[in-house]
Amino acid sequence: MTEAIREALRDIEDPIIGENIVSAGLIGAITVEDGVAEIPLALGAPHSPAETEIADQVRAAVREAGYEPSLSIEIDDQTPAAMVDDAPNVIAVSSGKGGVGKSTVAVNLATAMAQRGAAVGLFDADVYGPNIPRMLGVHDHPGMAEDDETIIPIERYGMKLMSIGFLVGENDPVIWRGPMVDKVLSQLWHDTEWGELDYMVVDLPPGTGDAQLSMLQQMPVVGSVVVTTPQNVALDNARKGVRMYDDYDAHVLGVIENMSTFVCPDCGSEHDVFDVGGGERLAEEYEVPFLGRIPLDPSIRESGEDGEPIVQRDVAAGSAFDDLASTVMDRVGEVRRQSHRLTASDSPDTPPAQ
Ligand SMILES: Nc1ncnc2c1ncn2[C@@H]1O[C@H](COP(=O)(O)OP(=O)(O)OP(=O)(O)O)[C@@H](O)[C@H]1O
Repeated sequence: MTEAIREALRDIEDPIIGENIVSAGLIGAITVEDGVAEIPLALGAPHSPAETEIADQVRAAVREAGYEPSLSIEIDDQTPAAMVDDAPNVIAVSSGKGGVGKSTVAVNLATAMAQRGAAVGLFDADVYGPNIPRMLGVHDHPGMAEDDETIIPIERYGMKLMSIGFLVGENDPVIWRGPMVDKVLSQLWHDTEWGELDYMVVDLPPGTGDAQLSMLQQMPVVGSVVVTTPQNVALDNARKGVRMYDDYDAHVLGVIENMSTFVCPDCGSEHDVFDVGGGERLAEEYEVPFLGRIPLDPSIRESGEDGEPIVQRDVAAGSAFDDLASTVMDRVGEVRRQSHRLTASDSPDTPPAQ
């Protein structure tokens, strides 16, 4: 009877990988007891649209076959998220140069993921301009746990936040040398009581030098997003941003074009202030996905100043970030399922012995 269920599941296609979930190796050994079918599923991006859809379809197919579904997540991939039990999917947000909206993207990406029901952490590693606390309206400092050894992160908009800004102050010049920064960041990361998280969004300092690379190496990053504006200068820097990951074993999840088309708040007409499409061309050049475009919209800056992420507000710029978050979550899932599929390809698509 498990074979009948497995056969029924062959009709379900992974919407991103484009293959049926059985031959893609996403279904483990099915067991049935008292009318309940236990289905181990290799999914890696909780609350992502594609994986939610796959799980819903699996439940429906199992019911159709006459059993009560009980799904469990069992993924055996080679990404850092799989190396440690309960490790989150760490997503690094980077940019080739400063001021392109990297922190704005990190804040709204994390908030949108939390709004979609995921358990999210936001780690502000931007030593040179830790402005995430301000963007989230945080004025207090994190406290210590009772054991005096761990730090309790600040909670805002349903996510847990830790910032290097709690140590250095937003306007203090950073005088630490590289190794010291690495040490402090690593301690802040490890000493924080994050609890169980699905995703951790990391706001890296702008640039593509050794400092960024060595930070990346300390964090178990599943993939990174590169934020750019459409102008050429930023794009030249963004190129370095994409290339930085060539030497580092993390996937580039894709490129985000920020400050794209300007929508006039008075008349609603659209203006291409910069050369729109640069982000897409960059993604094409490096054969990485283009994740989306965020408009140049004064309400994004205002919301940053008000300490409330724009994605919290029911406006067009907010939905652009929500769309972006769902694309990024789907990309994380794609990277993890593809990695699982390659790992599982040693064992061909044959049902395990019952
Ligand atoms: N799409 C947008 N439309 C309008 N303003 C934006 C947009 N994105 C970011 N901004 C504004 O641009 C400024 C720079 O953004 P942000 O601080 O996110 O950039 P950054 O790349 O993180 O900079 P830094 O180099 O300081 O790390 C902020 O005032 C922010 O509110």
